[in-house]
Amino acid sequence: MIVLSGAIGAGKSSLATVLSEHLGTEAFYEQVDNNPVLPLFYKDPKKYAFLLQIYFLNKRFESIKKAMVQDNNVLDRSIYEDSLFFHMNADMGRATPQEVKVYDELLANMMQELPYAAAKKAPDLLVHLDISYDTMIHRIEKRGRSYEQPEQDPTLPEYYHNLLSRYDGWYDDYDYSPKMKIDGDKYDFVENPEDRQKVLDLIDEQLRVRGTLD
Ligand SMILES: Nc1ncnc2c1ncn2[C@@H]1O[C@H](COP(=O)(O)OP(=O)(O)O)[C@@H](O)[C@H]1O
Ligand SMILES: Nc1nc2c(ncn2[C@H]2C[C@H](O)[C@@H](COP(=O)(O)O)O2)c(=O)[nH]1
Repeated sequence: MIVLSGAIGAGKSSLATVLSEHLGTEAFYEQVDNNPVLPLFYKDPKKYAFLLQIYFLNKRFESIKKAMVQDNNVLDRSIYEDSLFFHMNADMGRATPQEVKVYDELLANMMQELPYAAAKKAPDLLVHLDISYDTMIHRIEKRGRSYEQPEQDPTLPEYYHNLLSRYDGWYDDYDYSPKMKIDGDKYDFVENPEDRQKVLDLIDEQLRVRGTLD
């Protein structure tokens, strides 16, 4: 299983499609457009942060169980990032210490129950898409989900800055599996075929080293 990571708008869903088509495997996408809690969270984060987190945790777990049946299936966000989001929101006063404790224990408990935990314990490879703040905002605007737009809410730029700065430490500390970083500012794997091929070559190289690609 290949797991993608990166901030909002980094290109995870786009790369999941490109990579799974290239490998002939299946992509598993985060529940976003059909997520009933996400718009509520952006409207009232304090009220909905915990509910949203439980919603994502449940859906993510479901995706992991489906994805793990075949080598090189692609997940468009790792379960490990959910905790980054929630702890940041908690530090912003949007979740209580009791909610954080319940979430952390539930996550740990669920991770122990993953069937692959017995054999592999983690993804085969984490591919992290690294982007700057300017790229993040540009992509969020390009995609156009209304509740994510900075002009909808003056606190969003700070939220996005905080998120990006936490991602640096998160990637450095990540040690559940082999990992690699792709420069998401540099490579336009959506519109530019040459960039797409370069990114696919970089990932193939890592998969060959790890023995999950011939
Ligand atoms: N490397 C890239 N170069 C140019 N545009 C991109 C790139 N990655 C994503 N995009 C565009 O940015 C927007 C957000 O991409 P998406 O894949 O939905 O990000 P994520 O799943 O990480 O939130 C989309 O409009 C997509 O077409
Ligand atoms: N509070 C949280 N928000 C989350 C989490 N996972 C995703 N999200 C939000 C961020 C975006 O608005 C949207 C989809 O993310 P993409 O990066 O795929 O665009 O959902 C989370 O765990 N907590």
